Amino acid sequence: MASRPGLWRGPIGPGAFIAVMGPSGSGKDTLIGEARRRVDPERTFFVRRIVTRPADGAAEDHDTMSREAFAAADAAGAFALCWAAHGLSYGLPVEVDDAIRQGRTAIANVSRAVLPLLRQRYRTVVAVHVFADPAILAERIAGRGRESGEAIAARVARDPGISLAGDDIVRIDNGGELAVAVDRMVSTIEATLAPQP
Ligand SMILES: Nc1ncnc2c1ncn2[C@@H]1O[C@H](COP(=O)(O)OP(=O)(O)O)[C@@H](O)[C@H]1O
Ligand SMILES: O=P(O)(O)OC[C@H]1O[C@H](OP(=O)(O)OP(=O)(O)O)[C@H](O)[C@@H]1O
Repeated sequence: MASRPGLWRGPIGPGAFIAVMGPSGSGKDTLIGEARRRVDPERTFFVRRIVTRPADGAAEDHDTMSREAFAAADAAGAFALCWAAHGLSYGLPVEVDDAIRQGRTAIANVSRAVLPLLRQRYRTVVAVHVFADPAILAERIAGRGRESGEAIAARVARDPGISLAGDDIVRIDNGGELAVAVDRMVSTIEATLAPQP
């Protein structure tokens, strides 16, 4: 994927960072999990996040830390990037930088709010913006079973405080058939991969 002419890019490369973003329930973790089964594991790095939320058996497999342990890990430089949302803290381990330096494509579910930071840190960033109608989001969040009641409405209504714009954005409509969206995710990842040795 091309860099953005005229815009300063971060130093970490040559591999790409694919930032999967979009509202809760849009299908980010599902698309990441399905795409993972179809792309070359040698040339990709699927990032296991650290979250201050107990593991829940939902689509995402993440590491769990207490708030105190998370703060200590952050202070010790364990995270390439971290952010807060929904009353939780989220971190990406620094190993993601090593994978990108090796030329691999890293794929992670991140907050829309961190896109400017990603662009400052990595040479090649592709932001995959997954979207679906709010009514579908609410239905899917309820069906997933991790949140209930007002937490569902709060997630659907959340404003990340950023408008996603730029020629590094790929929009994926996941309001319909999952297979169609997965195909688009796979081709987006494959477009960033270094040629096979
Ligand atoms: N295209 C789709 N059609 C139907 N259900 C879907 C589709 N994509 C995702 N889901 C379901 O919607 C729920 C939310 O998906 P998830 O991947 O957890 O979203 P996110 O990570 O964006 O919050 C999950 O139960 C998932 O199985
Ligand atoms: O700033 P936003 O773009 O709104 O994103 C806020 C957070 O929500 C998502 O995480 P989480 O796994 O808790 O939620 P989700 O999978 O239901 O989206 C996303 O990865 C961010 O960590």
